Amino acid sequence: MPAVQPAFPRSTVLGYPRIGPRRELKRALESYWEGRSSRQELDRVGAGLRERTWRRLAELGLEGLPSNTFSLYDHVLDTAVLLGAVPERYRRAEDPYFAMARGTQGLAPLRMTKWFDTNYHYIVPEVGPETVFALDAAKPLAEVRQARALGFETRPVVVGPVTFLLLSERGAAALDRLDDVLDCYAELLGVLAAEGVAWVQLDEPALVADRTAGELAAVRRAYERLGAVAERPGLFVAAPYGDLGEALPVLAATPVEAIGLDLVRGGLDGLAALAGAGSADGGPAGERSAGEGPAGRGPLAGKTVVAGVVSGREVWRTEPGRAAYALRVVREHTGDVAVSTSCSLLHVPYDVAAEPDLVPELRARLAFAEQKVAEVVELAHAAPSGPAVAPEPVGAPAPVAAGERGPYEVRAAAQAERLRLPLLPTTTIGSFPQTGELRAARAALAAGTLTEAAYEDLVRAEIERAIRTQERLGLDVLVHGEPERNDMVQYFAEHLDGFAVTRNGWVQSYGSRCTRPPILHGDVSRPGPITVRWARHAQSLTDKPVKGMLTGPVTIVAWSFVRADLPLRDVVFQVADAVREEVRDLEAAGVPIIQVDEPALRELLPLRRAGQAGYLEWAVAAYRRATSGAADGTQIHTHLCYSDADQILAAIDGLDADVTTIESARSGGRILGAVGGFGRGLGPGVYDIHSPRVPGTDEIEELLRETLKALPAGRVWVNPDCGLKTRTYEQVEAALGAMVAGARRLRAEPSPA
Ligand SMILES: CN1c2c(nc(N)[nH]c2=O)NC[C@@H]1CNc1ccc(C(=O)N[C@@H](CCC(=O)N[C@@H](CCC(=O)N[C@@H](CCC(=O)O)C(=O)O)C(=O)O)C(=O)O)cc1
Ligand SMILES: N[C@@H](CCS)C(=O)O
Ligand SMILES: [Zn+2]
Repeated sequence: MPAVQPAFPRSTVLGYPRIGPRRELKRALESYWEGRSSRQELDRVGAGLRERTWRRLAELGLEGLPSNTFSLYDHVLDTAVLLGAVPERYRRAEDPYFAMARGTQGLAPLRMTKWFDTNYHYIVPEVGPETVFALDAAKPLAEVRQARALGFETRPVVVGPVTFLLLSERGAAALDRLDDVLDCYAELLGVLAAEGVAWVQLDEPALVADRTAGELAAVRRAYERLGAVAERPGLFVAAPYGDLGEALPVLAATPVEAIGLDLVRGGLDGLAALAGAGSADGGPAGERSAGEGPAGRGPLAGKTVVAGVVSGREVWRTEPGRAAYALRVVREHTGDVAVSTSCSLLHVPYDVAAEPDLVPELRARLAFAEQKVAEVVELAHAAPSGPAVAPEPVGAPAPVAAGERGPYEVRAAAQAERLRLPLLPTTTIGSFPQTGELRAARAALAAGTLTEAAYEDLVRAEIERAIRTQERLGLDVLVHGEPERNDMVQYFAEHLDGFAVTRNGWVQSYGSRCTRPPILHGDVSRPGPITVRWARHAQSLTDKPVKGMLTGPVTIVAWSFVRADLPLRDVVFQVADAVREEVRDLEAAGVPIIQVDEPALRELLPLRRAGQAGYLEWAVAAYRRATSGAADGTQIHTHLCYSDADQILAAIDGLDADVTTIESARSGGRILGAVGGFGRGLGPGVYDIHSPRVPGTDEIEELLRETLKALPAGRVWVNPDCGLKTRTYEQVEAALGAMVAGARRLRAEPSPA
């Protein structure tokens, strides 16, 4: 520590979007991966994006500029590289970083999964007893130096040691490597101090979930140890995405100089209790007037609370009364307060000004990243005040599930009679490659240079291509390929009342992949059928059954920015009713199988156990409301894609879908250990679609054998982990060819398994 630690800046953000306002990074990455441009060109684009960000943040008046929030793929993967946690098998790859992220033809990538309760995906580090940690600080140092050359002093942001280990493959068991990892962090602090860095931000979002006493002890040990480093920057530990709860007093008792609280998701009670506990000699904290905090006393003495009062998750303008109230309470309880966002702004688009098509009334209510920075700056300069907080919306009781469907056995018999499928039926998850031609055509349609009729001809031709490909490959249940959809959520939002969509509101989902989350701002209803004509067209091309393909209500809401004046549950039920109408129309059009995807069911699960059962109850009820109007002979499929499905398997079973297809291959088949009691048809994915790597038949056969050890053959479906939209036709044909061949080998055996 320097003799006098510079004060924490009055205003900051925990992180910023990095894909570029016009997805410049996406294009540079994909061009590099396809061999169309050099690594130098990619680095030049990255440097330009960082420069633009720092300049813009400074122009907007932000005092504390973060660095190392840029990433070429993922910030957790960057942290693994920082710590030297690169598994041996990737070290010989031409580009180890992208080999870990995306795999190579000979090497599967590291697992990828959801980042807390967001739609961002991180790469899961592998940390074993054999991992040799060794600091490689090149990236944060390069960013600090680049910013300094531009005239900006920055605060490097790094995933903290406890969160890094908890997010790794072995989870809490990896804390057995804490001391070794701390050696690297301690060294990093020394390197940054030598570079003249005043503050470092260590993100510890894992602390907003329930933690065991042992894990909290690890937190204490980590920050005692880092606090004791002789030459170091000020330590700012940020805890986005929820309430620190019992971790707050633990952190507060360590030497860290600043603590970042998410005051949008989290409450103020923990802070008040802590300040009260520390002011036993000075009377209750609430008796002090604003600005006269217990500086110099209690656990928060001498610390800065970085108050995350501007939401990094929503797109609504900050309600000034609510933020001012929170800031007033924080000021009452602590000596020093800075204003910030609740989490990184990674989850929101860049700029409302890039959305000329939005109606003025809606635009006026919105704040994207740039507007949020301006809000932080304004709140930091505003005089302390304390109007009342806006009341929480109060909802009606959740409508109960309409349980019209018969028992599973009755449905299964009716469906077997109608569909006459072979053992181990093969299918896909819905999307086929979204070709460059299709995407370009949609861009041209939006620009007015392609007619609706010409676009629809192209979609019909793509459906035919998908159907013919599946017939040729010998799949049993076909899909139309979803060529008419820009995205499985945005497409439905475009066809439902109550939503608006953006032109440039891109948000990174993983690597180079982005989505434009729709804005759900009013009551949701369905003006008319959405998918029926495409389903009809697809079925007209083949005698094989074609699945109708819908997105479920939880996922539509989870991947949208949602109005804040109604409880989430009520919004989801409105969407469920719209999906239910679409199911009814598909069924009336003779569609024999309808898939209603819920890949975001796990994502919305509250991070703390206390809220989980209540959430799952209404989320499952919403799904059943959407699907339970289907007749027994209509086969309902659902699809989920995340690696920790085993944690909510009972709820997935509760969806009561006849068939569930689920990610399994990328997560090392770990779902298989938990599915024994699963009551209906199940298709654990047999290959990872996120990687360009094509699996071989032997590999698929092996995975199927594993599946058949866990489930009776009569209930097993054969499918990839997820949809194929990010792949090329060449990759898809090879991979599905291997998949069908693998299934046929087992079918040919007298008794599979
Ligand atoms: C299944 N997943 C999804 C998630 N979230 C969603 N909202 N949707 C999902 O499907 N979360 C979990 C997983 C994994 N996530 C993703 C997320 C995103 C993609 C993906 O492939 N995204 C595309 C988006 C491109 C797009 O929508 N383009 C539009 C607009 C037209 C356009 O811009 N066209 C071209 C350029 C024009 C030209 O002349 O070439 C372009 O796309 O760049 C469209 O198609 O209409 C992406 O490329 O990032 C996959 C999995
Ligand atoms: N039906 C969708 C599900 C993705 S989670 C698809 O195949 O892309
Ligand atoms: Zn999926």
